[in-house]
Amino acid sequence: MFKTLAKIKALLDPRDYKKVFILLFVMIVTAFVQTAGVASIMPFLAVLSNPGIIDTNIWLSQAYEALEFESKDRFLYFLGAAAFVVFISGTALQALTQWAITRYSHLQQYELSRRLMADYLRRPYSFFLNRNSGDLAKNVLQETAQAINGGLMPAMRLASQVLLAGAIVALLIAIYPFLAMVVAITLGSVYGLIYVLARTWLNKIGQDRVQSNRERFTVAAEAFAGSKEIRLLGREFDYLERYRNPSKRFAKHQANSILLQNLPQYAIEAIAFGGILLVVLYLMDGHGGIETALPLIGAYGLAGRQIIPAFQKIFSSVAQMRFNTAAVDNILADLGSQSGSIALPQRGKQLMPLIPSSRITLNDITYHYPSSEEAALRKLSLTIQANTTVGFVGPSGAGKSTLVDLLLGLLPADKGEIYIDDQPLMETNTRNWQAAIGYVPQHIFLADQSVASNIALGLPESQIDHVAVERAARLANLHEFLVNELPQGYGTIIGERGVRLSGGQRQRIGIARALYRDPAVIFFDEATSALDNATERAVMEAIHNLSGTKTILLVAHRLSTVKPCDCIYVLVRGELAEQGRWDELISHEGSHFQKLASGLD
Ligand SMILES: Nc1ncnc2c1ncn2[C@@H]1O[C@H](COP(=O)(O)OP(=O)(O)OP(=O)(O)O)[C@@H](O)[C@H]1O
Repeated sequence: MFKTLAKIKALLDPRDYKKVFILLFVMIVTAFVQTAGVASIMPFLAVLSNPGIIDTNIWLSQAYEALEFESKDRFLYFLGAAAFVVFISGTALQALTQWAITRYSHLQQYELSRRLMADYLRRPYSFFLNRNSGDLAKNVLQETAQAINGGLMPAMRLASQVLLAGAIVALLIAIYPFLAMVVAITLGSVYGLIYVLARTWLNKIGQDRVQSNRERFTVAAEAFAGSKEIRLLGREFDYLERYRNPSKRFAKHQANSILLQNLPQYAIEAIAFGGILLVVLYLMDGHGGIETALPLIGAYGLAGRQIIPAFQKIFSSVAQMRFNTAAVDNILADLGSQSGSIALPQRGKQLMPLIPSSRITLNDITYHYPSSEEAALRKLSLTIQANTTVGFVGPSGAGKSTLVDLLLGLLPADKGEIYIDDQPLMETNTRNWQAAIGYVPQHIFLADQSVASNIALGLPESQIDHVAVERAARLANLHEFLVNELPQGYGTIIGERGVRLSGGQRQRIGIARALYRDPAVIFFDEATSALDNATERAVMEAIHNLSGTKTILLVAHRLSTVKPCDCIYVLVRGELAEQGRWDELISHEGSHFQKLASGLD
């Protein structure tokens, strides 16, 4: 249990510890006032059953005289009213504590999901290669809520109820030790026994809840991402079937944990009812009759009203925390392991771009993907002259995209260095290098926003430079289409995944996006493969027109794309096999390039 509490503490932002102490203080005051509410019924009932006690009991007689009461009846009314006020204050404080716990927990939920989201965004690119995006979104949006509602909230409730139950048991011990011990031991052992029997099972279903939630999210994300292929292959039932099992397990585990949390309540209510009858009979039997017994019965009745729900809440909180330990572990695993995290650029702060003025050099670069034994790039050395256009070609799997990812500063080389002029590319200047780059990937990601927002991706509407947007769109051969064919021109909203756009139009949005910042270095990773011949020619012409003023790196399947390049690099199985101009390479008998050109490689 203490281990679980330590894990829940680790979920909190240390700056919020102070608030936890304030909450604990409020809980202590509440427990004290609620216990006083229980105790306050005793003098009232004592005077009610035996008014003569005012003369014999030292406390009552002193109060009677100090407050200058004239009749015992008035004193009785006063005692009743005082008990009522103390009791109501306790209840009001309890409501306040609940409000504070709920509010604090929900704000922590927001804070935790924001922290996790920021942590994910800080991760190196290689992290995203090995993780399912549906799983990450689920952790940020749903599992943080589960960890807080099922971990932090019950932990707070546990603290408040342990304080309350402890204070009331202490009061009962002060009034009648034997009976108090019987009540505490009976309640404690019933709940303790159920918990000991159920805890391993709770752990198991808690772990499977996290696992089944992951599975159902993955299946749902796949089903929607691949809706077209799934429809054509008629695999809808297979996906429904794959969804059915984990979501049923998930629902069952949630239900079972709630059922178990509430189960003892019914047994305890029966035991409590019988117990109160036994207490009444025990107290009436030879303990001084109704006058002595009535205040005790009253106090026990009121204490029971507080203590039974308190024990029940302690049990349900402990069970809930046990069930959700796996959810807390799941979040902590990602919050904790931040190796290789990068600093996020400060908002609004302009980075000084690291622009190559003479060359980009790769020196003996080797790279393995973490999940693979085979090197994707091996001892690669080459020099790209600044403000030239170069092409990378090679058979599928040769390492072209990997090389681009290394050059983009997204993947760190295992061995070797990349230099921008004479500056080695390091963690400290990668952001500056990236500020000098425009990148057009193979698959263009589109946001569900306007065309202009997509071109200036990620910028708030107010900060979009519409002149730069139009310039980029013109260069990408997109402007005419936008103004002539889209209803709101640049303001037209593109549906999710750009379903309203053709593959070529999507690709041109990607190209315009890369050109928006007017970068000094532009990467095209198979970026024109979705364009028809005429559009590709127009776009390539525009790109080649930029050469001489910008450094352009093209990865291409279609060799015609790289024909005008100043230098073409041929990669084969992660190594640089050949390099040179088109004419030199094509004329080289038996070269890889010749084989590629004739479609043999
Ligand atoms: N995320 C990854 N994890 C493990 N191995 C990978 C990963 N991505 C690529 N590889 C491997 O690295 C090698 C180079 O892949 P890369 O995508 O760079 O080739 P490519 O030349 O761009 O291929 P294509 O022309 O088909 O896009 C391949 O053997 C590939 O299987």
